[in-house]
Amino acid sequence: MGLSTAYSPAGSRLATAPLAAAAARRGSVQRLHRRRPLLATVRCSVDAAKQVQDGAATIAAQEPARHKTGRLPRFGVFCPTYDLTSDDKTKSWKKLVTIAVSGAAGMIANHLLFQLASGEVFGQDQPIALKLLGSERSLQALEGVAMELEDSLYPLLREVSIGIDPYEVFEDADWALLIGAKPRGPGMERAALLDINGQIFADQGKALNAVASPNVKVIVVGNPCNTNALICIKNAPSIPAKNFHALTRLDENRAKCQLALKAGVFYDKVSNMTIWGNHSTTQVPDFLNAKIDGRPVKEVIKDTKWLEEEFTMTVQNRGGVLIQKWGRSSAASTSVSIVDAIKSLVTPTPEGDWFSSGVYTTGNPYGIAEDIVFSMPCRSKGDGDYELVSDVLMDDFLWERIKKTEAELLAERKCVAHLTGEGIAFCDLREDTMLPGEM
Ligand SMILES: NC(=O)C1=CN([C@@H]2O[C@H](COP(=O)(O)OP(=O)(O)OC[C@H]3O[C@@H](n4cnc5c(N)ncnc54)[C@H](OP(=O)(O)O)[C@@H]3O)[C@@H](O)[C@H]2O)C=CC1
Ligand SMILES: O=C([O-])CC(=O)C(=O)O
Repeated sequence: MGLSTAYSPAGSRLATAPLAAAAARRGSVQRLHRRRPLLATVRCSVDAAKQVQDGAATIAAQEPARHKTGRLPRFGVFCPTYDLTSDDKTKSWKKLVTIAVSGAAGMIANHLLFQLASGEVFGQDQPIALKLLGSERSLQALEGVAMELEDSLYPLLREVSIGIDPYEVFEDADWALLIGAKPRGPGMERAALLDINGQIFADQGKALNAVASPNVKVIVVGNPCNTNALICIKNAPSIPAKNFHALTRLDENRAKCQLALKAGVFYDKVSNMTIWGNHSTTQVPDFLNAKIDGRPVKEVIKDTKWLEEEFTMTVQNRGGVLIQKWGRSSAASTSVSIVDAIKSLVTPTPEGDWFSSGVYTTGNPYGIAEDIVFSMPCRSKGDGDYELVSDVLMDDFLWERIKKTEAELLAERKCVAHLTGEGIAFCDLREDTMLPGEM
C-alpha cells in the first residue's frame, strides 16, 4: 500500500465541466440537458509501486499549483498493489460508489466523512470515493479534512477529491449529501435565509442535473432542508423527484430516544416512528402509530397529556435546546442520523417497521398537499429506493398537526417561487415558524 497525493490523467474530463456549468447557468431549468459522463469510472490516483519509481514526492510538492488549473486536487488514495481479481479477500468487493458531500469543511461533515470512509455505511466490501465541495473561504480547511482522511488509513477509501465548483464535484456522483448552507444569523428574516440558501440549492440542483449519475440519491441536510430539497428537485428535472430526501431522521431518532426513556426500555424497542412534515418546530412526532416492544405507544405510555404536550414539544425543540447548551447545533448526532438515513435506503427495512424521510409528496396516499417535500413513513427493499407506507392510523390530533406543518411548507414554497420556476415569490411566514435550532 502506498500513500501520497497525485493526479489522475483526467484533465480532459475535468476541463469540460466549466463548459457544462456555463451552459447550465445560461439555460432555464427546462432547457437543461443531461450530459453523458465522458469517463464513467473513477480510478485510484496513486499506484503504490509506480509511485516509488516516479517519485511521488515531486508530484506532491507541485500540488498547490494544481489548484489554479481548475482540476480537482486528489487526496487520500490507497491503491492496493495486490491484484484485485486474484486476492480472495477482495474478490467480492463491489464497484466504486462515489459520494459527493457539500459543506464538507463544516461540523457535521467532520463526523460524517469518517463514518462513510470506515465502511460502516455502505459495507465492509464497498470501496468509496469521496468528492468534497467547499468554497473559496473553506478551501484550506477542506485540504485539512482531506489530509485527516489520508492519515486515517481507511482501506475502503479509494479517492478523496476537493473542489469549489459543484459541476466538477458532483460529476458521476451516486450519492450527494448536501450539508453546506448559511446558518441563520441574529436579526435575519427567515425569508432572507430561504432566499440565500435556496439559491445555493437551486445552483446545486442544476449541477446535479447536468453531471451526477442519472440515478443519484440526494439527501438535503442544510436548512431549511425540506424547502431546499424542493428547490433542488425543481432544478434537476432529469433526476427522479423520488431520489431527493430532506433529512428528518435526526428528529426520528430524538423521538425514539424520548419514548424509550419514558417507557424505561432500550431504544431499539421503539419502532414505527414517523416524523410528519417539516424539519422545524411544526414537525409532528407520531405517537399514534409508533410502537414500543411491538405494542402501540399509547398502550405502554398511558399519560396522553405527556405524549401530546411534553413529548411533542421536546422533540420539536430538541435542536434549539442543544444549541443553548453547546453553543452550536447538533453535529455528531446529525451525522449519525445521515448514516441511519442512508443505511435505511441500502438495507431492507425490517418486516413491519418503517423509517421517516422528507420526500416529494406527489402521489402520496395520505391526502397531504402535492408538490412539497414532507416527512412521511417509508420502507425500502434496500435498493436505494423507497415506498410510502399506506396502512397508518390517523386521528384528529394527528391530522390537525399535520395540516399545520403542511401549511408552513406551502408558505415556504411560495417564498421560493422564484427559485423553483413558479413565478414571483411571495413570502408570508408565520412569526412562530422556526428551524429546530431557533428558539
Ligand atoms: N436536517 C437536520 O436534521 C439538520 C440540519 N442542520 C443544518 O445543516 C447545515 C450545516 O450544519 P453544520 O455542518 O453544523 O454547519 P457549519 O457552519 O459547520 O458548516 C456549514 C458549511 O456550510 C457552508 N456554507 C455554504 N454557504 C454558506 C454561506 N452562505 N455562509 C456560510 N456558510 C456557508 C460552509 O462551507 P463552505 O464555505 O465550504 O461553503 C460551512 O462550512 C446547517 O444548515 C444546519 O442548520 C443541522 C443539524 C440538523
Ligand atoms: O437549526 C439547526 O441548525 C439545527 C437543526 O436543524 C437541528 O438540530 O435539528
